[in-house]
Order: sequence, then structure tokens, then C-alpha cells
Amino acid sequence: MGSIILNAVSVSVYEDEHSSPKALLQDVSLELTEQRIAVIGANGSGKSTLLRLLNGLVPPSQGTVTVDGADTVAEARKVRSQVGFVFTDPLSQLVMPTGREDVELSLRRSVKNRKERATRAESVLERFGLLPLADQSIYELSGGERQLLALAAVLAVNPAVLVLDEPSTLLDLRNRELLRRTLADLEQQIILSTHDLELALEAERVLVVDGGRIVFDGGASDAVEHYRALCSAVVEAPGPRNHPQNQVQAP
Ligand SMILES: Nc1ncnc2c1ncn2[C@@H]1O[C@H](COP(=O)(O)OP(=O)(O)OP(=O)(O)O)[C@@H](O)[C@H]1O
Repeated sequence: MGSIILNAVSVSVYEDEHSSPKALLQDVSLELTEQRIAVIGANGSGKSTLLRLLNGLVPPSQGTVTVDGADTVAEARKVRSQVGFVFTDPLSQLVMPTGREDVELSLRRSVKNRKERATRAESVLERFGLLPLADQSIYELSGGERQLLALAAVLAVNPAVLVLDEPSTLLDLRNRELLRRTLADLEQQIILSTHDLELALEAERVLVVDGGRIVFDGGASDAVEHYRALCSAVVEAPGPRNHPQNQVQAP
């Protein structure tokens, strides 16, 4: 894999036909070459939008995104075969009744032989400790089990790049550890967004997003420090409720 390049990218949406466009991301230029990249930032800052640009789920309103030279809009199919995307909500990704069927479905394009597909699915499920749950309805699984299953289904096809949108939100401590170890062992380039700062600290490069802009891009511990400072500035700033003028005076 070469690199993912975002060239002067902005994303905006029209909420209705009369309103002016709402900017979700503004003027982002990045070259993503590191093996482990994390994206952190407050709720609504633009992390998911940034990740969705990387496999063409969201097209740029301005600028271009290329994956190893392939444009995410003009060559969307090629890009999607290279960039696996794991959603925060596993139910927006898992479409088959059971985990085994879902993993086998992921493999349908790359593995034509049915028997081989079943063997590959079995070994992926085993790797994530999901074999005992493989034939259970996905609606009977816990949120964390579904999150692991969604990751397994994407990894089954061995994409060159793995993009994960908040992969550990539903996981307990043990499964977070399993996720961290699994990600550490993968040879893929991994780009993930997270509110789990411990996970972010393991990345080689961390991007901090705020208000649709990249406000910090660098090493993990500096990035986390920057993000913490940003959060405490917001908490300490006098908002309408805690502004001195609006505070109720004690009698
Ligand atoms: N299709 C859309 N139409 C209108 N607004 C949108 C759309 N998609 C995202 N947004 C808005 O853009 C902003 C950024 O959303 P995004 O999902 O990228 O944030 P995020 O940093 O991933 O947030 P979180 O940590 O809460 O998941 C939010 O204010 C969101 O409401």
C-alpha cells in the first residue's frame, strides 16, 4: 500500500433546499502513510466524516481523496476493495442472520469455492473467539460480540487498509484487550477514530479534529495533551449557563 492522500478536501451538506451549506469538514490536506493512525476529537467534530471519506462512503464536496492513486469517487469500487470499513454500530453492517453467514458473505467475491469459504470463515471466527456464537442470531448477541463480529467480517477479506470508526465503544475490558492485541498483530494500515485515549496512545500518528478542522497532527502523547487542553478550555469557558451574568445570586 502506498498512501492515502486528501488534497484540499471539504465536505458540506445542505440540510434543506433553502438553507446555506453546513460545513462538516473544511480544507483538509493530509498524506496518510503511517501504519497506525488515530483520529480523536469531541462528539460531532467530524471524525466519522473524515473516516468515511477514506473509502468513498462520503464524497468530498471540494478537493480529492486518493487511495494508492485511485480516486475514491471515480474508482469507488477499486477503493472499496482495498479499504475495509468497520462501522461504530455493527447492526448497520451485519446483514445476515448469523455471524457465520455474514463472514461467508464477505468472502463471496474473493473466494469462489464454497468449501474454502466455509473454512476461511471458521478460522476468522475462531481468531476472535466467536466460534461458539457463530450460528446464533446476530440479534441474540451482545453489542460487544456484534462489534467483534463486524470487525471479523471485514478482516476476512484481508483489505490493505482497515478503517475503524470507534471500534471499542461497546467492548468490555477483556474484549478491548483482545481488540488491541488483534490490531497490534495485523499487517494492514489501520486508521481508527476513538474516544478511548489509551487506544489512541498506541498510534504512531494522531489527528485531533475540532469543528471540522484538523487542529493537531503529530505524536500520540502530544495529540492527547492537545485534545485534553481543548476539552478543558471548553468546560472552563463561561457558557450561557455559567456566565457570571446568568448565575442566580444566593440570597
Ligand atoms: N449527512 C449529514 N447531514 C447533516 N449533518 C451531518 C451529516 N453527517 C454528519 N453531520 C453532522 O456533522 C458533524 C460531524 O459529524 P461526525 O459524525 O463526523 O462527528 P464525529 O466526530 O464522528 O462525532 P461522534 O464522536 O459523536 O461520533 C455533526 O454535527 C453531525 O451532526
